[in-house]
Amino acid sequence: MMNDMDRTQTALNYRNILIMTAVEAEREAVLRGIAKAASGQGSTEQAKFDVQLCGVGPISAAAETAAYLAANPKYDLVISAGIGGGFTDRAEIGSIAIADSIIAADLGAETGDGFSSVDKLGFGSSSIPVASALTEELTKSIQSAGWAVCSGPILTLSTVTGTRETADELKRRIPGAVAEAMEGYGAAFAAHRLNIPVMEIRTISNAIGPRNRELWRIGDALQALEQACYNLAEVLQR
Ligand SMILES: O=C(O)c1cccc(C(=O)CC[C@H]2O[C@@H](n3cnc4c(=O)[nH]cnc43)[C@H](O)[C@@H]2O)c1
Repeated sequence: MMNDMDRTQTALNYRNILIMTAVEAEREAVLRGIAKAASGQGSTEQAKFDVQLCGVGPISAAAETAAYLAANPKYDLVISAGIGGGFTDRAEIGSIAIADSIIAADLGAETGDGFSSVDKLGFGSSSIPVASALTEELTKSIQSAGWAVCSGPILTLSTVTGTRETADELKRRIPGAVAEAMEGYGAAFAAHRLNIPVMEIRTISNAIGPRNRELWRIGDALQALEQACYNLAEVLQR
């Protein structure tokens, strides 16, 4: 008979994991976290991670992820990881956000009555589900390590939000949204299309809203990304 612990472990049994980051600094932070976890492991049955670049934006992310998966059909999990913007009072700068769903927040039509998503228009789904057991375990593991972490919808947009009005409108349209970035839905769509489970991890470099480059904390976000990937590798090596 399987107990709850066995069931969770089975749900976490990913062995070939593809992580897509937009830029090299993110890729290096992810690799540092994985290497740190590997150095503390004695296990012989380790998960294998490939960390690849997908460029900036959902189109590049989808094309690069699809091309990579077509050439390497061995992956059982795809993760979009990198820095992102956090919604005020939900995901603070330097904290970690894990998607409980991945949302194409600007995929739809502007109408006289406001934004209509592709779901409303009847052209598909703007939401991709995530590997929920791993998402929960990772969130718990990061929390136990003493880092600020939250879970909720993470939005993908082609245009970085730059006003308070747009930030408020996104919060209103997608209840519980915690963060935004530009690649998650693209990478996830390519994997989901092949029935490969997906996740998104964003570490917060800036607050979503009025543009102010001086308030950006990319170094803090990259450190948080390293920590999140350390915990990810630990959870998957258990
Ligand atoms: O010049 C600006 O004002 C500006 C503001 C936010 C982001 C950018 C970028 O070029 C970063 C794109 C890159 O980083 C991720 N990212 C980071 N923060 C955000 C955000 O608040 N909204 C969306 N994406 C963000 C994104 O995934 C890209 O990879 C420039």
